[in-house]
Amino acid sequence: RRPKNFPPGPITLPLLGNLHNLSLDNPLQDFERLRLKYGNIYSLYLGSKPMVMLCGVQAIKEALVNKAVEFAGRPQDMYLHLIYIAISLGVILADYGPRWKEHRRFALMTLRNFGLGKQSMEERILAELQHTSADLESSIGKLMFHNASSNIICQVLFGMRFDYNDWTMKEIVRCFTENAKLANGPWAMVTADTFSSVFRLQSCLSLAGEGCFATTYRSVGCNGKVNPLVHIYLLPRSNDPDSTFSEDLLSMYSLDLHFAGTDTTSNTLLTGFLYLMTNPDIQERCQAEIDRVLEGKDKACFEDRHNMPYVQAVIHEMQRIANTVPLSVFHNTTKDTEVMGYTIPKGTMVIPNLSSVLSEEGQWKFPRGFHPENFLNDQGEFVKPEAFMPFSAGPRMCLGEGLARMELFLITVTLLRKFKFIWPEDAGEPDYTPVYGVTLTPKPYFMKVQLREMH
Ligand code: HEM
Repeated sequence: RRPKNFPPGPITLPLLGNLHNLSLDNPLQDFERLRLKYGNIYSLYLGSKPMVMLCGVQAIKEALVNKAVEFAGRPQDMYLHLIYIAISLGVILADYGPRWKEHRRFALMTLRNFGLGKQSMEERILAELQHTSADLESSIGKLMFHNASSNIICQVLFGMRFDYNDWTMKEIVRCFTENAKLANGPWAMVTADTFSSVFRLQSCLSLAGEGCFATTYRSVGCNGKVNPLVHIYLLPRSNDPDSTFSEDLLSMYSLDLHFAGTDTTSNTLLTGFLYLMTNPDIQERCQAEIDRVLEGKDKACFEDRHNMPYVQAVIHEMQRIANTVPLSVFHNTTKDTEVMGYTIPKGTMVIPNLSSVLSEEGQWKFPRGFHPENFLNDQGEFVKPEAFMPFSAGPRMCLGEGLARMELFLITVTLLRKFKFIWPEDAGEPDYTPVYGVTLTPKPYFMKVQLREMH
């Protein structure tokens, strides 16, 4: 039975709750169907666990921004925690409290001190792009965006990059992509107590790999010789009795940032380049703007974005259509609260449905399809509508936004300047349907790459 004044939702079955209402492959369409039936706030039972879904800008802002602390928790009883207790020790899945606060501050400081907002991060990204370009020129671009994003964050975390053929890194990136597909499925949303044995089996298969790479993180990531984080931050704190840091936590923290910084940016680029290939007119218009603004310069810098309104609009539209983290990361209420007139008890899981905002009717000139005009005003200037929320909102909002935006800009501009990306004639009709997971990924596709004449 739903608690008093709880958001409405479909009838529940014993044991299953509403699991039978959700498709195992891609529940996003089911969530949309339920939104149309019950409105922008509704509830579901995942097994025995109640969950509230928030859709649309208004509901999400009211909860995550206006009632920031009330909605800043993370559920601690999902199957991931059962399998891998250390998972809540990082940043992403840590519950609201002093440890999360210290780690989040630490992460923001790490990114800032290792170059975000300074030229050094741009230089790292551009240097990594030379490897990506070399790969493209020799036609071995498989997984190139994952490799590039992984190496950019690895340089911050470990002070080093990995060769694209490095076995350890290939395995880690493979585990990231596989786990990202499992972790937000309906089965994975259910509490640990309901069907724990099924989850244990399912997750052990995929998380066995993760176990290996926790060890790798300890040896690569926390090795004082290569890891600047250890020297600069961990050692000075080791004598502070109030600090929540330890070497184990640092390896979880590195894993979190590495995962968050790899599978997100790369999937956005994969989707973006799919649309650029199949919309050659949009690609050419970007190239014309890039050629004009970069004339006489050997490389792009992040500041150039202010002179490239069309490219900016295209990159934001890439993010909107890619809908890379469709259900955000799940939140939890930290106290009894209210939203949109409904009562939500403390400890309820809350899902901010970012997907619903990125295609919300009334918020976008063109909610469907690929239209950079969503981010341009009548004068052709770049504008960012309130509903552009791919990084979520409030205190748990993505802390890598600055790095992600810099990567998306520099990678897109540098590659479009050098190459023309063509949908191969024999590739048939493009399939834009994404593969569901914590992150959405386009189905694998071929791209034809031609060197452009430099202007
Ligand atoms: C296009 C790229 C990216 C997208 C779309 C994205 C999106 C998101 C979203 C939706 C969340 C959940 C926010 C919430 O719970 O309300 C999140 C959290 C997070 N992201 Fe990102 N992200 C991206 C890139 C990155 C990068 C490059 C990093 C690493 C530097 C990163 C690190 C994190 C971390 C650590 C969190 C957890 C924050 C917390 O719980 O306090 N993300 N991201």
